[in-house]
Amino acid sequence: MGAEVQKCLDAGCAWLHVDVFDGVYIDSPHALTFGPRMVDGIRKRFANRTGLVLDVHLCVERPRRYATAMAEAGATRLIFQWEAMGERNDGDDDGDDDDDDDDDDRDALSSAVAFARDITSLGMGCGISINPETDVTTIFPLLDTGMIDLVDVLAVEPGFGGQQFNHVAIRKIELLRQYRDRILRPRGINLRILVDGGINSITSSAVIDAGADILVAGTALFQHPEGFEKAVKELR
Ligand SMILES: O=C(CO)[C@H](O)[C@H](O)COP(=O)(O)O
Repeated sequence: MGAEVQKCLDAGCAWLHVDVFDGVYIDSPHALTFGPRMVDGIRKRFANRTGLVLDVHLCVERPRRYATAMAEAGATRLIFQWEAMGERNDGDDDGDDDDDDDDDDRDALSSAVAFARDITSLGMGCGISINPETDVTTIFPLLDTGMIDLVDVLAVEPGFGGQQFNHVAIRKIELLRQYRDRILRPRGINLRILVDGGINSITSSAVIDAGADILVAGTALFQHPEGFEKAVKELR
């Protein structure tokens, strides 16, 4: 891992995006990755690079239990899944199986606000991630709180690299940019737009034109036929 991280840094990657999957929230034995000890190991191994950004994307059951451990491990920012918030997903089943979407959204919002408060009070940045099928406008009330400094627009189903870019992400990025520029910025709230999944030298142009600030890439970098450095240059 140290050698791979070194390769990323040498090639000029700005941030590291650490996908933390527990094999349960994304229900697959293959979607099992890292925990706080790996984040701690990377932070310590690269302690001389004090500005190294370690973005940790939590795709796990009961994500709130990881906040303190990730802060202690040296995560710069925690990004959590909007769809994991609320009573439908946090295991608090009250037996009420009506499908009142407004109520669900309110539950998700209050869980997300509470979690964002935990994260920011631990001194980390706080990001929110949305799945391809989620309507981006549902997170606007959360962005209004001013606690979220990054939105991770997933252009694939979370869990695996190597999937095809879903163009539904483009419209979401445009809407987010408009909302940031017209509504949030005038209130002093800054927000970065990150896109994750299926990023390559072709899709990157489309997402940047739409307003993305940060690209997360796996396959396009690590599987590039001409090597990692060439891949980073191509994306840049
Ligand atoms: O796991 C993912 C989302 O949860 C992503 O697909 C991964 O971060 C990037 O991989 P790739 O560039 O191959 O799509």
